[in-house]
Amino acid sequence: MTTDPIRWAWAAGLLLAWLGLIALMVLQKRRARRPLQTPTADGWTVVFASQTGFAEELAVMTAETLRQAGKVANLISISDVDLNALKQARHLLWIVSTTGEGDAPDSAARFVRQAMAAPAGLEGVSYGLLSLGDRSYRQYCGFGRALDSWLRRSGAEVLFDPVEVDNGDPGAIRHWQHQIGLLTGGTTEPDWAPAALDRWTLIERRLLNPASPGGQAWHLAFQPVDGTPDWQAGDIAEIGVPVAAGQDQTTLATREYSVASLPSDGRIELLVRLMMRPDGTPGLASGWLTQQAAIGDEVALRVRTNRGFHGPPADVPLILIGNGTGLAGLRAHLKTRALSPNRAETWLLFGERTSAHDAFYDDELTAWRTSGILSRLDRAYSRDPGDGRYVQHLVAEQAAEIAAWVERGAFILVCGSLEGMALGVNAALEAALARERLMELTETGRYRRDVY
Ligand SMILES: Cc1cc2nc3c(=O)[nH]c(=O)nc-3n(C[C@H](O)[C@H](O)[C@H](O)COP(=O)(O)O)c2cc1C
Repeated sequence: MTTDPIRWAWAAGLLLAWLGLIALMVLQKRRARRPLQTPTADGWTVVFASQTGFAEELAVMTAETLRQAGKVANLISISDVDLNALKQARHLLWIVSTTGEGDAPDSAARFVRQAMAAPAGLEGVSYGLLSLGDRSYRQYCGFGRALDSWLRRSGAEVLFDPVEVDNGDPGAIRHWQHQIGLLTGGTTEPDWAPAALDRWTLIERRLLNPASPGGQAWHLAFQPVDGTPDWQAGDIAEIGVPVAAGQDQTTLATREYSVASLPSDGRIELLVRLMMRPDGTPGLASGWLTQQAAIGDEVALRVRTNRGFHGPPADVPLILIGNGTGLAGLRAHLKTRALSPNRAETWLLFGERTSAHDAFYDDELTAWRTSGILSRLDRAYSRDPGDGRYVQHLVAEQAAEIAAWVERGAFILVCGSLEGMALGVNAALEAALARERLMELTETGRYRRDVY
């Protein structure tokens, strides 16, 4: 038996998380029996469409998480949703499964027939979507995808990209919990599906932007203790961050970061922004990673597949767009292209604050541009006198050229902040390519995002 206190702490933490999960589920089962309400104009409406009960269970936990964060959250079955009330709802969270051969659950039959027959006027409504499915079926997440398409065509605004859960994948469920946490201002409640984390060692930490007018951005590197797992560009590192859980006890809360390196590097590299809370204290994970953890410390980490942000084959043209720490995920894609002799043209559009302090990985990007791995490199610096542009302005300026790349079959990958960048980039791409065309690229997997 191990005497290693860190392992014991992890084991105790995991056990606590499980107990918490069970308690939460018992509590929620009780609450689920409350009568269903119709959507409300304020607060959140959690709609579920479930055949065998899993989507409903996750909907109950989602509503409970929102309530614990002080939000008003209504839970409603899709069978009880009235389209007019839906139009009044401000924020919708959908949790739906697919059954049969790509079909909607039975409880959604009326909604599909009546509401989804044509686009509805859902302008002003924002939504998030969790789709349950199983990749062994031909129409993976068929209903979730049909619902997403209908919501977009109805003018609803997506809060974050749909999360798809393959056969109950715990990593995807934690990703959904993470997104809900971002909406509610961060939750430290135990993971619904605790991760089995691996042991890694923090081996390097470097501030990338000394004297920047923006928040500190740190380059971190971790080496595996028990052998390097496999992953791909676009995948996510989940990090177990110690949180105090009462007297002398710590548990782990997982946080997600885009991986900036490849297995062939033998290490996980991350680009982490130190987040500050309104009261001036550092964010839980970013504070711990950039200020508390010491070089040589063991860190609980695991790589999670993130299919929604994997790249195209190397011989397909690729446009990478991002800002700030979003360069992490884009860098892994660039590293992949660098290793592929048959690569097609590759273009990076990147935005940060100042050229003097925030040109992250400048040597590397410049070298890739010189060697032709990058066919084009365009950077915008919002605080540079004489520039003042954001990355979405680059997209707007290059609209015709981007449209030409897309005609040649290019994929577009976007990584970085949702509000500060991705919405603006989305609007600029819509203007460049036309709304219908961008939707078609989304639906065929040629426009992919990892935004937060
Ligand atoms: C009979 C049956 C048919 C299914 N068909 C599909 C399918 O076509 N596409 C898919 O992605 N998942 C399919 N699934 C997987 C379900 O979507 C998945 O198990 C989901 O977690 C069920 O959630 P629920 O309990 O809320 O209904 C099917 C499952 C069953 C039992």
